[in-house]
Amino acid sequence: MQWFEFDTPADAAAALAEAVSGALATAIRERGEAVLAVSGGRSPVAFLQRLAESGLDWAHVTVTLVDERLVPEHHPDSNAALVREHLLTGAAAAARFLPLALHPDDAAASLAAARAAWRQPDVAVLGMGDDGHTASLFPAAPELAAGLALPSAERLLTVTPPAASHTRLSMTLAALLACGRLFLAIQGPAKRRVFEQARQAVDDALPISHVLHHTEVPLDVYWAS
Ligand SMILES: O=C1O[C@H](COP(=O)(O)O)[C@@H](O)[C@H](O)[C@H]1O
Repeated sequence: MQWFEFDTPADAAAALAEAVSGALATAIRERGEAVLAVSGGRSPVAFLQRLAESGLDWAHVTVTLVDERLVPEHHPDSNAALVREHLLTGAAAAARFLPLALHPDDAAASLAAARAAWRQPDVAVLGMGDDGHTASLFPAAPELAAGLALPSAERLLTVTPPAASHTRLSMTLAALLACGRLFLAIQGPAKRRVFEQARQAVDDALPISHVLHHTEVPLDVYWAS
Protein backbone atom coordinates (compact mmCIF):
# COMPACT_ATOMS: atom_id res chain seq x y z
CA MET A 1 0.00 0.00 0.00
CA GLN A 2 1.22 3.49 -0.81
CA TRP A 3 0.07 6.57 1.11
CA PHE A 4 -0.10 10.01 -0.55
CA GLU A 5 -0.85 13.06 1.58
CA PHE A 6 -2.03 16.50 0.39
CA ASP A 7 -2.75 19.87 1.97
CA THR A 8 -5.97 20.43 0.05
CA PRO A 9 -8.71 18.27 -1.50
CA ALA A 10 -8.03 20.05 -4.82
CA ASP A 11 -4.37 18.95 -4.77
CA ALA A 12 -5.40 15.37 -3.92
CA ALA A 13 -8.01 15.34 -6.70
CA ALA A 14 -5.48 16.54 -9.29
CA ALA A 15 -2.86 13.98 -8.27
CA LEU A 16 -5.41 11.16 -8.13
CA ALA A 17 -6.75 12.07 -11.58
CA GLU A 18 -3.22 11.97 -12.99
CA ALA A 19 -2.50 8.58 -11.43
CA VAL A 20 -5.82 7.04 -12.53
CA SER A 21 -5.40 8.43 -16.02
CA GLY A 22 -1.93 6.88 -16.18
CA ALA A 23 -3.25 3.48 -15.05
CA LEU A 24 -6.04 3.59 -17.65
CA ALA A 25 -3.61 4.65 -20.40
CA THR A 26 -1.45 1.63 -19.49
CA ALA A 27 -4.46 -0.69 -19.81
CA ILE A 28 -5.35 0.84 -23.20
CA ARG A 29 -1.76 0.32 -24.41
CA GLU A 30 -1.69 -3.27 -23.19
CA ARG A 31 -5.23 -4.44 -24.02
CA GLY A 32 -6.65 -1.81 -26.38
CA GLU A 33 -9.26 -0.72 -23.82
CA ALA A 34 -9.71 0.12 -20.16
CA VAL A 35 -12.54 -0.31 -17.64
CA LEU A 36 -12.83 2.14 -14.73
CA ALA A 37 -15.14 1.86 -11.72
CA VAL A 38 -15.69 5.00 -9.66
CA SER A 39 -17.41 5.68 -6.35
CA GLY A 40 -20.20 8.08 -5.60
CA GLY A 41 -20.96 10.20 -2.57
CA ARG A 42 -19.93 13.85 -2.35
CA SER A 43 -16.13 13.53 -2.16
CA PRO A 44 -15.24 12.50 -5.75
CA VAL A 45 -16.57 15.57 -7.64
CA ALA A 46 -13.23 17.42 -8.07
CA PHE A 47 -11.45 14.17 -8.98
CA LEU A 48 -14.06 13.31 -11.64
CA GLN A 49 -13.80 16.81 -13.13
CA ARG A 50 -10.00 16.63 -13.31
CA LEU A 51 -10.10 13.14 -14.80
CA ALA A 52 -12.51 14.34 -17.53
CA GLU A 53 -9.82 16.83 -18.60
CA SER A 54 -6.99 14.28 -18.59
CA GLY A 55 -6.63 13.80 -22.35
CA LEU A 56 -7.27 10.04 -22.17
CA ASP A 57 -8.40 8.18 -25.27
CA TRP A 58 -11.94 8.07 -23.90
CA ALA A 59 -13.39 6.15 -26.86
CA HIS A 60 -11.50 3.15 -25.49
CA VAL A 61 -12.67 3.56 -21.89
CA THR A 62 -15.71 2.00 -20.23
CA VAL A 63 -16.85 3.70 -17.01
CA THR A 64 -18.95 1.96 -14.40
CA LEU A 65 -19.75 2.35 -10.71
CA VAL A 66 -18.30 0.68 -7.63
CA ASP A 67 -21.76 1.03 -6.12
CA GLU A 68 -25.11 2.68 -6.71
CA ARG A 69 -28.21 3.65 -4.78
CA LEU A 70 -31.43 2.22 -6.25
CA VAL A 71 -32.82 5.58 -7.28
CA PRO A 72 -33.74 7.03 -10.67
CA GLU A 73 -31.08 9.16 -12.33
CA HIS A 74 -32.94 12.39 -11.61
CA HIS A 75 -32.61 11.70 -7.85
CA PRO A 76 -29.95 13.82 -6.08
CA ASP A 77 -28.42 10.63 -4.55
CA SER A 78 -27.82 8.95 -7.92
CA ASN A 79 -24.15 8.09 -8.43
CA ALA A 80 -24.84 7.70 -12.17
CA ALA A 81 -26.05 11.30 -12.32
CA LEU A 82 -22.88 12.40 -10.51
CA VAL A 83 -20.73 10.61 -13.10
CA ARG A 84 -22.70 11.96 -16.03
CA GLU A 85 -22.48 15.51 -14.69
CA HIS A 86 -18.85 15.60 -13.61
CA LEU A 87 -16.97 12.94 -15.61
CA LEU A 88 -18.76 12.20 -18.88
CA THR A 89 -18.34 15.72 -20.23
CA GLY A 90 -16.25 17.19 -23.07
CA ALA A 91 -13.88 14.61 -24.55
CA ALA A 92 -14.81 12.12 -21.81
CA ALA A 93 -18.37 11.94 -23.18
CA ALA A 94 -16.90 9.47 -25.71
CA ALA A 95 -16.54 6.87 -22.94
CA ARG A 96 -19.04 4.03 -22.70
CA PHE A 97 -21.02 4.16 -19.44
CA LEU A 98 -22.48 1.17 -17.62
CA PRO A 99 -24.84 2.41 -14.89
CA LEU A 100 -26.07 -0.08 -12.26
CA ALA A 101 -29.58 1.03 -11.24
CA LEU A 102 -31.28 0.20 -14.51
CA HIS A 103 -34.59 -0.63 -12.80
CA PRO A 104 -34.65 1.62 -9.73
CA ASP A 105 -37.95 0.17 -8.50
CA ASP A 106 -36.81 -3.44 -8.78
CA ALA A 107 -33.60 -4.51 -7.03
CA ALA A 108 -33.61 -8.04 -8.47
CA ALA A 109 -34.10 -6.79 -12.05
CA SER A 110 -31.38 -4.15 -11.57
CA LEU A 111 -28.98 -6.76 -10.22
CA ALA A 112 -29.71 -9.16 -13.09
CA ALA A 113 -29.19 -6.41 -15.70
CA ALA A 114 -25.99 -5.15 -14.05
CA ARG A 115 -24.62 -8.71 -13.83
CA ALA A 116 -25.41 -9.28 -17.51
CA ALA A 117 -23.53 -6.10 -18.48
CA TRP A 118 -20.65 -6.73 -16.03
CA ARG A 119 -17.12 -5.84 -17.11
CA GLN A 120 -14.24 -6.46 -14.71
CA PRO A 121 -12.64 -3.06 -14.01
CA ASP A 122 -8.91 -2.56 -14.54
CA VAL A 123 -9.03 0.27 -12.02
CA ALA A 124 -11.41 1.02 -9.16
CA VAL A 125 -11.47 4.26 -7.20
CA LEU A 126 -12.92 3.69 -3.75
CA GLY A 127 -14.29 6.04 -1.16
CA MET A 128 -14.90 5.31 2.51
CA GLY A 129 -17.74 6.40 4.78
CA ASP A 130 -17.25 7.60 8.35
CA ASP A 131 -18.61 4.20 9.43
CA GLY A 132 -15.84 2.35 7.57
CA HIS A 133 -17.97 1.22 4.64
CA THR A 134 -16.48 1.09 1.19
CA ALA A 135 -18.41 0.61 -2.03
CA SER A 136 -21.77 -0.27 -0.39
CA LEU A 137 -20.27 -2.92 1.88
CA PHE A 138 -21.86 -1.51 5.03
CA PRO A 139 -21.16 -2.69 8.59
CA ALA A 140 -23.98 -4.88 9.94
CA ALA A 141 -25.74 -5.12 6.56
CA PRO A 142 -27.48 -8.52 6.22
CA GLU A 143 -25.61 -9.06 2.93
CA LEU A 144 -22.16 -8.11 4.31
CA ALA A 145 -20.88 -11.68 4.69
CA ALA A 146 -21.80 -12.45 1.07
CA GLY A 147 -20.17 -9.22 -0.07
CA LEU A 148 -16.94 -10.03 1.78
CA ALA A 149 -16.80 -13.76 0.92
CA LEU A 150 -13.56 -15.01 -0.63
CA PRO A 151 -13.23 -16.72 -2.96
CA SER A 152 -16.47 -15.81 -4.66
CA ALA A 153 -17.76 -15.78 -8.21
CA GLU A 154 -20.22 -13.01 -7.29
CA ARG A 155 -19.12 -9.64 -8.62
CA LEU A 156 -22.22 -7.59 -7.70
CA LEU A 157 -24.86 -7.87 -5.02
CA THR A 158 -27.72 -5.90 -3.52
CA VAL A 159 -27.20 -4.41 -0.06
CA THR A 160 -29.71 -2.97 2.40
CA PRO A 161 -27.66 -0.69 4.67
CA PRO A 162 -28.99 -0.67 8.26
CA ALA A 163 -28.08 3.00 8.82
CA ALA A 164 -27.93 4.67 5.43
CA SER A 165 -30.47 5.61 2.80
CA HIS A 166 -31.55 3.47 -0.16
CA THR A 167 -31.06 -0.16 -1.13
CA ARG A 168 -27.77 -0.39 -3.02
CA LEU A 169 -26.01 -2.37 -5.68
CA SER A 170 -22.35 -2.90 -4.86
CA MET A 171 -19.25 -4.57 -6.16
CA THR A 172 -18.19 -7.41 -3.88
CA LEU A 173 -14.78 -7.65 -2.21
CA ALA A 174 -13.95 -10.42 -4.72
CA ALA A 175 -14.65 -8.02 -7.60
CA LEU A 176 -12.60 -5.24 -6.00
CA LEU A 177 -9.65 -7.59 -5.48
CA ALA A 178 -9.84 -8.71 -9.13
CA CYS A 179 -9.04 -5.15 -10.27
CA GLY A 180 -5.51 -4.50 -11.49
CA ARG A 181 -5.20 -1.29 -9.45
CA LEU A 182 -7.14 0.11 -6.51
CA PHE A 183 -7.21 3.70 -5.34
CA LEU A 184 -8.78 4.95 -2.12
CA ALA A 185 -9.60 8.65 -1.75
CA ILE A 186 -10.37 10.02 1.72
CA GLN A 187 -10.56 13.49 3.23
CA GLY A 188 -10.25 14.95 6.70
CA PRO A 189 -9.07 13.88 10.16
CA ALA A 190 -12.20 11.86 11.02
CA LYS A 191 -11.79 9.54 8.03
CA ARG A 192 -8.06 9.29 8.69
CA ARG A 193 -8.81 8.00 12.20
CA VAL A 194 -11.22 5.40 10.77
CA PHE A 195 -8.60 4.40 8.21
CA GLU A 196 -5.88 4.04 10.88
CA GLN A 197 -8.19 1.89 12.99
CA ALA A 198 -9.02 -0.30 9.97
CA ARG A 199 -5.30 -0.78 9.30
CA GLN A 200 -4.86 -2.43 12.69
CA ALA A 201 -6.84 -5.59 11.94
CA VAL A 202 -9.50 -7.10 9.70
CA ASP A 203 -12.80 -6.25 11.32
CA ASP A 204 -16.28 -6.67 9.81
CA ALA A 205 -17.33 -3.57 11.75
CA LEU A 206 -15.04 -1.63 9.37
CA PRO A 207 -15.47 -3.29 5.95
CA ILE A 208 -12.70 -1.15 4.42
CA SER A 209 -10.28 -3.17 6.60
CA HIS A 210 -10.81 -6.17 4.31
CA VAL A 211 -9.47 -4.15 1.36
CA LEU A 212 -6.52 -2.81 3.35
CA HIS A 213 -5.42 -6.28 4.50
CA HIS A 214 -5.44 -7.92 1.05
CA THR A 215 -2.07 -6.84 -0.23
CA GLU A 216 -2.08 -8.73 -3.56
CA VAL A 217 -3.66 -5.78 -5.42
CA PRO A 218 -1.68 -2.51 -5.53
CA LEU A 219 -3.57 0.03 -3.40
CA ASP A 220 -2.75 3.75 -3.43
CA VAL A 221 -4.37 5.88 -0.75
CA TYR A 222 -4.90 9.61 -1.40
CA TRP A 223 -5.61 11.59 1.74
CA ALA A 224 -6.28 15.33 1.96
CA SER A 225 -6.32 17.13 5.30
O1 LIG B 1 -22.60 5.86 0.25
C1 LIG B 1 -21.53 6.10 -0.25
O2 LIG B 1 -20.54 6.63 0.51
C2 LIG B 1 -19.16 6.42 0.22
C3 LIG B 1 -18.42 7.60 0.82
O3 LIG B 1 -19.05 8.79 0.36
P1 LIG B 1 -18.59 10.24 0.78
O4 LIG B 1 -19.73 11.15 0.40
O5 LIG B 1 -18.32 10.22 2.26
O6 LIG B 1 -17.36 10.51 0.00
C4 LIG B 1 -18.90 6.26 -1.27
O7 LIG B 1 -17.59 5.77 -1.45
C5 LIG B 1 -19.92 5.33 -1.89
O8 LIG B 1 -19.68 5.16 -3.29
C6 LIG B 1 -21.28 5.90 -1.69
O9 LIG B 1 -22.29 5.13 -2.31
